[in-house]
This record gives sequence, structure tokens and C-alpha cells, in this order.
Amino acid sequence: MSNTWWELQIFCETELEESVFWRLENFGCQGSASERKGDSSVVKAYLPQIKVHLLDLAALSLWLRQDALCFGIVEPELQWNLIDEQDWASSWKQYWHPQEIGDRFLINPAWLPPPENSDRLLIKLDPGVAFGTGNHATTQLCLEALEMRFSDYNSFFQSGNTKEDNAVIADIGCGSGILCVGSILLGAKKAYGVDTDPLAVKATMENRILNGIAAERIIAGEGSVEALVKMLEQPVDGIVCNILADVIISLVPQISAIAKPSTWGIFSGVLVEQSKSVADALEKHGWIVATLWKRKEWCCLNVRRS
Ligand SMILES: C[S@@+](CC[C@H](N)C(=O)[O-])C[C@H]1O[C@@H](n2cnc3c(N)ncnc32)[C@H](O)[C@@H]1O
Repeated sequence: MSNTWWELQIFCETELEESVFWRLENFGCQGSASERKGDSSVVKAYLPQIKVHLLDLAALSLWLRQDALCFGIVEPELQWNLIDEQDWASSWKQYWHPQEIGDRFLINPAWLPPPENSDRLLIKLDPGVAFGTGNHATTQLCLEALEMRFSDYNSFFQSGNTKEDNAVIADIGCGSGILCVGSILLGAKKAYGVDTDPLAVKATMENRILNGIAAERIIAGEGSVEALVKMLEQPVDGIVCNILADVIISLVPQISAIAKPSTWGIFSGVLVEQSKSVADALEKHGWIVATLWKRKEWCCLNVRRS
């Protein structure tokens, strides 16, 4: 018997889109995507029918309307209907298009031919049900921060064997594996990804293969920092973590234990109003917050150990 899924459609102004994505992610949705028409957006998201009751959907509708009121934006409209798994697996994909991110990346859905004549680093992706298409501001901030980190290495080590060739990265909450793949394309030697969701681990391994990356260069495992500690031979050079602020704060002590004096970190998934509490937690554990990058209501903290 096929599984049944809720397909949620939110008709909103583009200004509200990021907050809608955030609500949907917290609500447990998977495979969300948006389509823009002028100033309006249709955000689509999916979740298994057994996970929520109609009453929950009514509550979600209320939260979305309250968010719009806070921002002084026209209230969005939420519609829902049931579809079967086969339809779900393909329906959101038609709204996802190749996307340039930062100065160097081009994200290309696995089922589309890559654009011709692009000199960008191509990340081919099929996220399955995992988070991380590159559509979300929090992922974009991470990819741009990774570009910055690796260009620092390049300009510092102009010739010969560069330090970047040896950089080992940890990606906590790897989702589709987009940041692991991005790190390798930028020149990392190895990326370790962990995620509490086994489907994200599967997606990361599949996307490694899709991008022709050798098995020993992206190692993915189920779990969180405690799993990472078991996988690592020594502290890492860089840490990227795009999870919500509360989770980051709870993980900071363990994360600090896999760092060495030269380690840098990229912490994303943080709402601007939560940035101070995340920065406080990091500083308490020996990190220096170097820069804070913002995109809409989200921000990303670029930190270093010394
Ligand atoms: C916002 S997604 C980020 C995915 C991808 N890294 C990106 O930047 O697009 C967060 C991911 O963290 C995972 N996650 C949530 N809590 C976690 C935890 N405590 N430890 C590890 N992963 C966690 C979720 O399953 C999800 O895949």
C-alpha cells in the first residue's frame, strides 16, 4: 500500500517566504520548494499524513498568519491536500531550478543537464527527502562562508602545496550533503558529515557518488557530534553547522572538543534575534566571533579559535 502525504501550498508575498520556510521546517515538512511570480510566491512542502492531524494544520495556518502580521505583510493563504508517495517524490522537483550561489557555486538538480559554458563549481544534487537544495538562505550563507574560508587559504599559500589541500572539514547536520560536496569542490581533503536523520546520511552518500567524489573523501554517519568524535582521527580544520540556534547552543561544548587552536567554524540556521545567545555560548567555549553575515531574518556566525 502506498504511503499518503500532505501537500501544503502557501500563497504569500515573497518577503514572507523565508519565515514560511522556517515555520515549515519546524513543523517537520520535507522537500519544500518555492515558485515566484512577481511579488508573490507559492511555497510547497510535504509531510507524511500520519505525522500531523488536521488540527495541526489549522495551527500552522494561524502561525503563518501571525508571522505576516508581525512583519506587516498581507496574510498568506495555506491550502492542503493529500497525495500518494509516488506523486510526492516528483511533484516538488518541477519547481527547483539550477541556481548560482556566491561567486563560485552552481547548484544543479540531478535530473537536469548542467548549464553550458559555466565556469562555476557544479554541485549536482538530489536531496531526496533531506534538507539542503541550496534554496534556503541558511545554506547559501554557509556556502558563501566556505568560499571565503578557502579563498583565504588560496591567497595565503600562493604556490606549491597549499594548506587547503589538507583541510579536513566536519559538517554537523549534513542534510543532503551539499556543504560536504561544496567543501571538497573548494579543495578540502576530506569532509565528515553527520546527521540525526538516517535519510540525510543516505542522501549525502548518494550525492557524493553523483558528484564523482571518492568514497574516502566524504564520510557520512548517523548521529551528532558524539558520532563525529568516533569517526575522527584528530581535530578538524573547519566546522560547518547549519542547524537551529537552540541545537547549536546545546552542541557547542562537544563541538569545541573537536577543534584545535587554528580551527575555524561556520554556524548558520540562526535567526538574527538569536545571534547574541549563540555568540555568547561560542565565546564561553573559547571561540572568537569574527563576522556575522545576515540574509533576511537569518544570520551566520564566522568564528575562529584564536
Ligand atoms: C537546516 S538542515 C541543514 C542541511 C545542510 N547542511 C544545509 O546546510 O542545507 C539541518 C540538518 O540538521 C539535522 N539535525 C538536527 N539536529 C541535529 C543534531 N543534534 N545533530 C546532527 N544533526 C542534526 C537535521 O536532520 C537536518 O538534516
